[in-house]
Parts: sequence; structure tokens; C-alpha cells
Amino acid sequence: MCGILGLLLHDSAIDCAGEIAEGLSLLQHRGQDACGIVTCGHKGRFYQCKANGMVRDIFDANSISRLIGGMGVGHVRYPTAGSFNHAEAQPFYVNSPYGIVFAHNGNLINTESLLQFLDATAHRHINTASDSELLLNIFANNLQKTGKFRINEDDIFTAIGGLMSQCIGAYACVAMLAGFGIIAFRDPNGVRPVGMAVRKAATGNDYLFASESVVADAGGFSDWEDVKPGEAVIITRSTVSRRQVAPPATFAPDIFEFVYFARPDSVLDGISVYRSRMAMGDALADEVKRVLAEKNITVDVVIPVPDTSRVAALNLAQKLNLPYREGFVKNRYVGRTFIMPGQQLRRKNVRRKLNAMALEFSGKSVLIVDDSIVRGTTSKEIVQMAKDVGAKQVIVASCAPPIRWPNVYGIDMPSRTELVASGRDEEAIARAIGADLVIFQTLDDLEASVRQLNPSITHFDCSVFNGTYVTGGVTEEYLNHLESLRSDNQRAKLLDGTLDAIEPPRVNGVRRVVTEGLDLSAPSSITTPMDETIGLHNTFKCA
Ligand SMILES: O=P(O)(O)OC[C@H]1O[C@H](OP(=O)(O)OP(=O)(O)O)[C@H](O)[C@@H]1O
Ligand SMILES: NC(=O)CC[C@H](N)C(=O)O
Ligand SMILES: [Mg+2]
Repeated sequence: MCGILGLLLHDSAIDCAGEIAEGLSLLQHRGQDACGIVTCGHKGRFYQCKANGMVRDIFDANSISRLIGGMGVGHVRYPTAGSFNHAEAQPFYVNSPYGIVFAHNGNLINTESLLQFLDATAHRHINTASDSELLLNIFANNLQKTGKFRINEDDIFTAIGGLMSQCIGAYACVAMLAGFGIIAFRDPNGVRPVGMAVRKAATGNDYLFASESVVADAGGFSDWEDVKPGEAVIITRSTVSRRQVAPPATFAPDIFEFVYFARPDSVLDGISVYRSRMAMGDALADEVKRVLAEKNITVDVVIPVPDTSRVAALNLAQKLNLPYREGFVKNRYVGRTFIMPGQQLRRKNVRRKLNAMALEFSGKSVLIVDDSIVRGTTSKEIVQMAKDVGAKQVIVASCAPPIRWPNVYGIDMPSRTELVASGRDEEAIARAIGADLVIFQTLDDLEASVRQLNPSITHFDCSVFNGTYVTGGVTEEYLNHLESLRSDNQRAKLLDGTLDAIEPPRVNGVRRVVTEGLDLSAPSSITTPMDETIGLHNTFKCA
């Protein structure tokens, strides 16, 4: 998952980079690997800073002050295509036509044919293995076809409509055209979220695009509205234009946004993430009650796995009339472990992140509630931790059903073999994670928990649970191909088998590259790649 953001301030004399950086920090939970901002200043010049690392590491007062201009695009990245290389940090840029900057959340599934088309027919050079670079070039190629010196909104809508007929997969995107405005669009199934909001400023309206509404709340924006599936929105300093550019397909937001990804204080597609998690806890309570009665098991205490499962666990405990205890304490300085690259790193960080308080576990039958069990990394470690501090019995309940299928739409779970529930029934899953019992939410209950908050959404993408991929085109052959490309094993091999190679080297504690032509001062391991250098006007350099 990634976070995307676009901001246009009505007063072009005010620099927007500081506010974009603030907004990106609110989207940090969507991607921890890389981040970037490109702004557009006077005479349509772009200013860029992007690199591997967290928002707080890459953007300080110095780098922000050099990002000039009153409109810009930002991105936080959690790679699902290509590599962790900083060359694939976003936003991406192409100079022709018009100067386009582009940020993408999601994942395409027809990258091979797009690449072939861009190479053989459009003659456009693709410099990375990122699917987002393909999307940008498809957009650029469609704009190029107008052959116009200056384009208008109609041309842009037509280009995005063309893109939607060519690209298959999930894509919520924010783009910026030099000296023109900012653009957002969302794939015809609306798998990934993006919305917009407005704020009154002294001279006129400021506009925001963001993955989640929390950014609008914090920035004082109002009237949050989701971009509709297949819709594009173009905002300039004088106009806001919206158009349905692709025929409506099944609207199917990814249900995993509600289970895990999104912040609880966001509202996506009219659904409060917080309320949906409360409902998941309520529904799971019924299932837990049924299973415990069937097996004649008693539970002394409910313990959540911080952070995400807290909301659901509290509701579950209340409904079952059981004590709720924060038995695991989280180190607030360690990020989300599931979205970290590489199994060794994830495992190490569960231990760094969570500490079990013996007092809350010792001699008790504990019900640990988590939002999901994906690879089982977290559950395996925490079950062991609970036992190490004296738990008598450990039962794990998951707010989501067993995950047995890869995600192909922007969550990095490409390989069935890495999923602990793949090829295992519930007993075998419990054994694999060392628990005495594991209880899963049913898919019907999960869907109902989310849908009841906006019954107009009749479908969700639940592919990781049921193997039904809403875009079509996901064949067994494709899944095998994906697995061969992106499984942890494969990636580790590609990177000489070392996790250090996945984590980019740091300079002065921070891995930051600000491009200004070829950065000859940089060590060769972080030499600025071509895609970051062609045509960019970067008048600064930091770190
Ligand atoms: O089975 P796994 O592969 O371990 O993945 C699932 C776990 O990872 C997540 O926690 P994470 O630390 O990423 O985020 P959180 O702090 O938001 O709960 C999630 O909440 C589960 O606990
Ligand atoms: N998780 C995402 O949305 C990733 C976007 C894009 N596929 C990338 O890998 O950069
Ligand atoms: Mg968690």
C-alpha cells in the first residue's frame, strides 16, 4: 500500500511543501520504505526531494524550504512491484509532454503487455521495474497523442480514459502538470482509495487530494469526497472539473483497507474505519463465544496486539463481558512490521516492538486478538512471548478470515507459500503459530461489518480470502509468475541473499537523495539514476 497526496494552494506565492510533508506523515502507516515530494513553482519548474526512508528522516526544515511552489504531489511507498531501490521512490517525473509528475497507490497486473506497448509502439524509455512508471508513461503517451502545444481539461480526461482502457489492476493516482494543475483518478473498480477536500483561503480555495480523509481533517480541509471509480478530477487555480472517464465497473474497495491498512480515524468511501473495526470485534465475539462453548474452554482475559486490533478487541471483550488488558506494550518508535521488507527483518521487529507484561498473562487463559494473520510472523512471536511470561493457555482470534491468496492490487503478499493459512486448516494454523486454538472471523461477517456502514457498496475486493480477483485477468499462470518474481526467497536471492542489501545504505544516518543533475558527490552505491535526473530543475541538494 502506498499513500498519495496532491495539494494546490490558491495563492501560488505560498510554498506548499511543508504541508505536504505533514500530510505524508499522516499517511506513513501506508508505506515506510520511501517517500517523496515534487512541487511546482514559478514558470512551471519542478523541485523534487525523494528517497528511501520515513517522512521524518527525509523532510526537515532545510529540504522543505528548498521545495518551492504552491502546488505539489507527495508519496509514501510500500513497494509491490520492482524493488526497494530509491530509483523507484515516487513521485515519478517525465518531461514530455508538458512536464508530468505522478504518484500511484496500487498495482497493475498487465505490466508485461504495457511494457511491450511502450517499448515497441510508443517508443518510450522505461528506466525501472516499477509499474507506476508504466502508468505514468501510458498517461504521457496518451497526452502526447493530442499533438497540441497547450492542452485543456478535455484532452486530459481523454488521456485518462485511454489509460483506463489500457491498464488492468488497482490504481489510485495523483498527478501534476507543470504550470497547469493537479489531477486525481481512480481505477474503474475503485480498489484503492483517494478523495478530495477544500479549504477556504484568503484569496480563494485550496484543494487537497489524499489517500485518506485523516489528512483533510488535520489540514483544516472540509467537504471530503471520494473520487469515484473510473472518475478523474482536474483542479487548476480557477476551475474544478470532474468526469467519469471509464464506464462503471463493479465498485469493489479492498476490504483489507478496513481490516488493517487505513488509519481508524479515516473515513473511506463513506465508511468509518473505526466503526468498521468495532463491528468486526462485535461479530468476532459471537464466533468466539460459539467456538469456546463448543470446545468447553474458558477465557480469563482479552489482550489486543497493538496497534491495529485494539478497537476490535475492546468491543469483543465488552460483548463477551471479559476483562480487556493491554498486555502487550508497543515501542512507539518501531513501525508496522507487516509492511517491512523481508521475513528476517519482520520477525526481529515484532520482538523489538512488543513487550509482554507478565502480570497480565501469568497463569491465565488469554484470548489474543489481532486484526489479521498473514504470514503468521506476529502471531508466532507473540504466542511464544505470552507463554514465556506464564500464560496457561493461548487462544488467538483474528478479525479477518484465513488469508490463502496473494494480493495483486498493492499489498505485498505475492506468494501463497508465505501465507501461514495456505494449505493449512485451522488446527494446522494453530500448530504453526504455537497457539492452543485459533479462531477466525467468517468472510460473511467481515463483509457485513464493513458494508452495514455504507450499504450502497455491495462488493468488496476480498481476493486474499476467496481468490476472486475483481479485475479479472489473474490466472494461475500469472500468480505463479508473480510468485517467481516477488517471493521473499526470490528477492533475497536477487539481492545476494542479504537483508542489508534490501535496506539501502545510509549517509549520516539518513538515506536521502535530492537530485540535481548527476550527483557526482554521492557514493557509487547511491548514484542518482537517470530517471531522477533528466530534465529536472533542482536547485538544491541536501544531506
Ligand atoms: O501475520 P503477519 O504477517 O505478522 O501480519 C499480520 C500482523 O501485522 C500487522 O501488524 P503491524 O505491526 O504491521 O501493524 P500495526 O502496528 O498497525 O498493528 C497486523 O496487525 C498483524 O498483527
Ligand atoms: N503499495 C503500492 O501502492 C505500491 C505502488 C507501486 N506498485 C510501487 O510498487 O511502487
Ligand atoms: Mg498488528
